[in-house]
Amino acid sequence: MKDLRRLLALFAPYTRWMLGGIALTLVVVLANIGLLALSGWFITAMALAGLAHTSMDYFTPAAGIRGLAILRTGGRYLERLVTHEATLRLLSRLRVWFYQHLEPLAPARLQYYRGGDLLSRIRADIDTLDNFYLRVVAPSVAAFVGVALLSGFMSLFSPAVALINLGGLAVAGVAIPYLAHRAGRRPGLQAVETRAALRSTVVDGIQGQAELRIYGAAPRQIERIGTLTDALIREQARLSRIAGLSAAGSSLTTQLSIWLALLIAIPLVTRHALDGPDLAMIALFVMASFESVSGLPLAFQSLGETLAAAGRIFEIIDTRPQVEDPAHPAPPPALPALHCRGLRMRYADDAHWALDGLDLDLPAGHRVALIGATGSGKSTLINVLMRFWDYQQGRIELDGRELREYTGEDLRAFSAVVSQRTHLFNTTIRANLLLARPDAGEQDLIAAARQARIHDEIMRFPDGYDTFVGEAGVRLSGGQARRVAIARALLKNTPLLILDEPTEGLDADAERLVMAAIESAMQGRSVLLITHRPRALRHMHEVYILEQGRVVAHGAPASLAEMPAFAAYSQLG
Ligand SMILES: Nc1ncnc2c1ncn2[C@@H]1O[C@H](COP(=O)(O)OP(=O)(O)OP(=O)(O)O)[C@@H](O)[C@H]1O
Repeated sequence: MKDLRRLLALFAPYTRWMLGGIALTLVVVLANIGLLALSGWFITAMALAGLAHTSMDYFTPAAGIRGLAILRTGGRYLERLVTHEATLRLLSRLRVWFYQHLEPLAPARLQYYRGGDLLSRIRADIDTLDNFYLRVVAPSVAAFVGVALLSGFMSLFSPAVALINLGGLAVAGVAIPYLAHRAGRRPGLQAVETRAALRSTVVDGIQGQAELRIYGAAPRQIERIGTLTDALIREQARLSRIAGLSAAGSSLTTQLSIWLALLIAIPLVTRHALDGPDLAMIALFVMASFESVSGLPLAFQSLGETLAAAGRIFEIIDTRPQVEDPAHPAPPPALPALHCRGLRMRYADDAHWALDGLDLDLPAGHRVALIGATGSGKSTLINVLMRFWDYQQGRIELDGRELREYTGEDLRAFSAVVSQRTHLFNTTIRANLLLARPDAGEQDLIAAARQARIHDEIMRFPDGYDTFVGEAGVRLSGGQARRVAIARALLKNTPLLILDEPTEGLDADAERLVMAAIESAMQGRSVLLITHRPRALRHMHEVYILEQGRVVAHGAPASLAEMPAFAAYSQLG
């Protein structure tokens, strides 16, 4: 119920569109029923008039029939137009709303979700939510109002028939759909989950194709996909069986209701309490009235799927970001001077301290390197500085204020990060660069690329800056991709530059080129560099050696050169 209320609240801005759609649905249903009933009445009345050799006014009913036919067709057209417009508007709002909630959760809260699972929530679950209006709300409201109007009209002729009809409509529109919903709940839930699992497995399989082939695990992955597909087909078959049975039940109820109505109405005609043409009208009216509840079985069934999807969506929406912005943020920082005192951070309450009393000073314009064994907390420090994760104890001061006083956005606007995993989007080099500064001109792009030592190579591509880099930049070499990332960071032109093992995984030539790019990028900025490469340390003012989240030594590179730890950690790469 709570999820239902929340769903309705989400749709509130489109109430007018939705009410318009419902009103039109109702008009179409009523016009259809009216058309059938009036036609039945008209044909019978004409026949009886012919038999009795009496005259009758056939203009009015003929005009009525024509009017209802036009109303039905025009109404259907408008109904489709309005309901689809409402649906599309809703859909785009839901996607944006979901993404806006998703973004602050990255990366801390999202690391436990699989990529395919998130994709599935964004796409399939939102689509399913969208059904809520088209398949659940609109048909239910239209049925409710429609049945009330129809029963009122019918009781003018025969309250008993109206009652029978109401009973039949309740069975076909409520009892059968309810039973079908009960029966379809579990397979409905399972189908949503299996579909999500299938999507994650397929996405994983595509992304990890190379590994699956190298380790000969592709057949197992295929088998997993096969098993999930079979499960999905079984669940869908169960849902279809339930849908089929409920359709058959509804149809049986319709026929029985017509029989019962006739059983009651025929004696009324013999007793002259009802006209002959009215009998035909009543029979057709009863038959057609079931159209008003025809959407309900699907509505009940969709309700299960919609609620399951809503549950999955709300689960993410209700997750609080790991780091929240302060209620009254300080103005953005200006001076890139950073000081950490007794900094402690762990990823979970029961995890060990990834940073365990870290002290570090990065004066404005200085270059500081961090070295240390794997797992010593170097990347964690960056996660904390970027406000992706919060720290539990100690202080971080930036430009004289505690880091927590700034908004995450201001902090990220103040710094650029280049890491070995910097993502390039599957678009052109130009678009990848412009990500950092959408309003940058051609000359800015070229200047940044030149400084990152990549311009000449870009110009050698046939399409220059308009070269497509492929998925995650696969069409560039590792060194080229890294230099495009550095150019992007340069274009952002921030006072603080953070480099997380920017030359990791590159061969000596590529490393040399990337280092040249980095040297030029470091000019005039505060720099925090994580590296194992001794070559990079030459340009640093100070080197910090980390062990288990703590600084064990720091000083100018030359002063540390004799330390065994320095030699060990600066040559690991
Ligand atoms: N996202 C995370 N969730 C939970 N624990 C994490 C996460 N990232 C890192 N850790 C843990 O925190 C500790 C420090 O990891 P961190 O990545 O900061 O080390 P690092 O010095 O950067 O290592 P490397 O040189 O291998 O990159 C490790 O014990 C690691 O397992």
